Amino acid sequence: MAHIELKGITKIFGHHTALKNLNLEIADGEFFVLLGQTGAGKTTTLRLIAGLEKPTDGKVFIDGEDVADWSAAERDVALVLQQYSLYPRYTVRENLEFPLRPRIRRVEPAEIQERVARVAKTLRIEHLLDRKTDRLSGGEMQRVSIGRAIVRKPRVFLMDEPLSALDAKLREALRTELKNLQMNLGATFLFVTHDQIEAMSMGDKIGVLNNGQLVQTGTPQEIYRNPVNTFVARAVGSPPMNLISGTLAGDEAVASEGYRLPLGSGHGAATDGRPLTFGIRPEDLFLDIGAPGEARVHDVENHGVEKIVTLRTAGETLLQATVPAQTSLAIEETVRFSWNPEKVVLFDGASGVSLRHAS
Ligand SMILES: Nc1ncnc2c1ncn2[C@@H]1O[C@H](COP(=O)(O)OP(=O)(O)OP(=O)(O)O)[C@@H](O)[C@H]1O
Repeated sequence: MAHIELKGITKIFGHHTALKNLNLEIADGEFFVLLGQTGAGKTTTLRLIAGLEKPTDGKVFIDGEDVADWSAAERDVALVLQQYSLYPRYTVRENLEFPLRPRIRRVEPAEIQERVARVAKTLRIEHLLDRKTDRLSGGEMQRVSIGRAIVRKPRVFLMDEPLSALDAKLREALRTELKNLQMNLGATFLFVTHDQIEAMSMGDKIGVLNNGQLVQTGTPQEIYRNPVNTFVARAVGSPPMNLISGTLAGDEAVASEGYRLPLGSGHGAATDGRPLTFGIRPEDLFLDIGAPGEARVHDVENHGVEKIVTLRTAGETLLQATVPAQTSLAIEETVRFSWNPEKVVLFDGASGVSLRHAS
């Protein structure tokens, strides 16, 4: 187990700044997910912690110690990648034993056997131990890769999109397994992904990375309910948060759809006429079906337990709402809609920065 801290990390490759003044803290035993689009700087962050890359500026601390002069081996972290790094001509057992070989780490043969057996049981790959790794399915190979990381009991697990090459069903199953594994081992995990569903379902905490900068850190719930800006609002949630333009008029925010939201005092949106953006999650948009209304049903998608309805407002804004699967709706039917005012997040119309949190 380990506590990790990055302080003021900047990483420049040639003329390109991959990370800008990154400050990040991962508690001992925490499952931390770094969420970002391609090129955001996720892999670079992992490589800096693993000791495979040196920061241009800033420091990495593991358990409070500055690890600038520690080699990758001394840092004692395990890196699991999207591509399986297994020896194809070796059996699963040999692949699992490899990191414990006496030449590398002085572990007694009896203990090697015991650790391999325990890891195989945990990952449910006991029946595969004598099979060559080139005869395994993608999911089995990824289990063995994870096994190779676990077997040597590292202080920290760094996982670089380990599930992204797998099909949807397997990804879901391994998500649950990895989360259980982390809880059983009590280990510190830093997991990077571009998949917000993976981040929301696995992370104790999520850090949203954009263009080499950490935009927001919080629990999945905090980030979902109160995104700090419109970038985060759109990056988490499926379908994403509805964003509707509006303006400030006295003590009210007035959306382009005519909807008025009383703000009370201390809303932080000082001047009248200031452009605002309303943020409403699809589950906080209510449809009054059968009532002649101001919006039309533009599209309906079935998702098993729920339907995602796209509405087209009189002002031609497209809004998405989630409704129970049994709700019956016809395309082009008119409906009335309303919002739960307490759940509206208000953003500054120009900068996109959050001004008022949802309750
Ligand atoms: N060795 C390198 N030399 C030059 N540029 C690099 C190097 N490594 C990374 N970069 C650049 O730094 C930026 C961040 O890369 P990084 O691999 O950390 O992103 P990422 O978030 O992991 O993206 P992906 O999801 O595509 O893996 C990218 O623009 C990338 O091209």
